Amino acid sequence: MKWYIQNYNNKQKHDQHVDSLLSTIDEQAIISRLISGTNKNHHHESLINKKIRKNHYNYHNRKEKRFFTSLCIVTFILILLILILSNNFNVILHHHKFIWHNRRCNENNETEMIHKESQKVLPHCIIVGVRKCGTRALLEFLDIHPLITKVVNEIHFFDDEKRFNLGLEWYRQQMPVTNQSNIVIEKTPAYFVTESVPERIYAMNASIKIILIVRDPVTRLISDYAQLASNKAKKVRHVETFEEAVLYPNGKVNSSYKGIRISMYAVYFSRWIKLFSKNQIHVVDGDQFVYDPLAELKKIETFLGLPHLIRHEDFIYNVTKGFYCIRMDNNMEKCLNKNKGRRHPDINPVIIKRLRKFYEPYNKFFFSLVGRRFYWPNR
Ligand SMILES: Nc1ncnc2c1ncn2[C@@H]1O[C@H](COP(=O)(O)OS(=O)(=O)O)[C@@H](OP(=O)(O)O)[C@H]1O
Repeated sequence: MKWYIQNYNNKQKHDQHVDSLLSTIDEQAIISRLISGTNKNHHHESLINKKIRKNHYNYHNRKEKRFFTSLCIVTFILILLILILSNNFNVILHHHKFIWHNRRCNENNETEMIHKESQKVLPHCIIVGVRKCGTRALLEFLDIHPLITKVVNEIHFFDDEKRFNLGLEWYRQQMPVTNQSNIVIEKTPAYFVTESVPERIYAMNASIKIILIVRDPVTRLISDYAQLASNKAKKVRHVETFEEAVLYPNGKVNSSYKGIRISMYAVYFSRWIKLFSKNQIHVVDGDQFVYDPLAELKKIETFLGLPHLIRHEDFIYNVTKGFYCIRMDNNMEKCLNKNKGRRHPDINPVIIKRLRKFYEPYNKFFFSLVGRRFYWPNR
């Protein structure tokens, strides 16, 4: 390479010299004299020879330049091939979030930017509940968005005294490493019903965005019961029937049963709106979300001020499960695990009717607080 550059420089200098010589004579005159056979001037003859040699020399020079360019292209292609074959490049290529980030910062040193911007930050948005209304599916589906980063586990920071006493720095440490332009979303459904939580979240960030997903309160209650019954059965503990759990022996609804209370959305929601403005809280229709997740996700993208990047092609409907799953890069589906979408026990329609009647006033109150109604059956 060194030899090549030196040679190349010498040729450049030589070229310039010949050019300056030629510029001192009238080339046209020499050539016409040569044709007419009158040119006996040796000096001119030698200049013409030089000109011919120069042309010959330029021809070779051009050839070498072409060879040099081809060499560069071949080297570049070889390097590219090595990178493609190495695992690292594959990871980068297929990691759409990385690619999205790269597209956004096409100035400066991109790698340096990613390094600088990657850190743990407190969440910008929290899915606070409601338990058994689709909080996990919602978080997983939102994470498809290249500008959203999910917190994988439920952190239970604001509802668990021990954890809360560990302080905000501990909470921040539980967050995933992400680049600063991403929106970090945590979900812990217990936050919605725990009295101390709204105030604690408000103290951390008064302008934080809150997402609440709700579904028909009776279906939610049955789902809640199915989960508790399944957990008890695994531990070989006595499992009370649904009727025993939700009704007193006299047939009245047992409003002290936790499952019954959690479905009284208005009771808890009123605590949240005392602190947070309504445009800070987005309420997702959990029943709609099962049938048409994209429509609900688009509303959330708007709520979070994000571009609409979650697409119809990101989902596959799994007939066996009866739910949408995420379509992966390799066209395989990623569904939620077995404990989501459990088979619900058959419930006596008389009990269902009683429960619907019980929830009717709570639902009405909830609709008035949210400023929108949900089409939950009331009989
Ligand atoms: N896509 C998809 N896949 C699976 N499950 C889905 C989905 N969308 C909504 N759901 C509903 O989510 C219900 C579980 O709610 P959560 O995730 O909030 O439960 S938990 O509180 O975190 O335990 C779960 O309740 P069950 O059907 O009673 O199991 C589902 O009805």
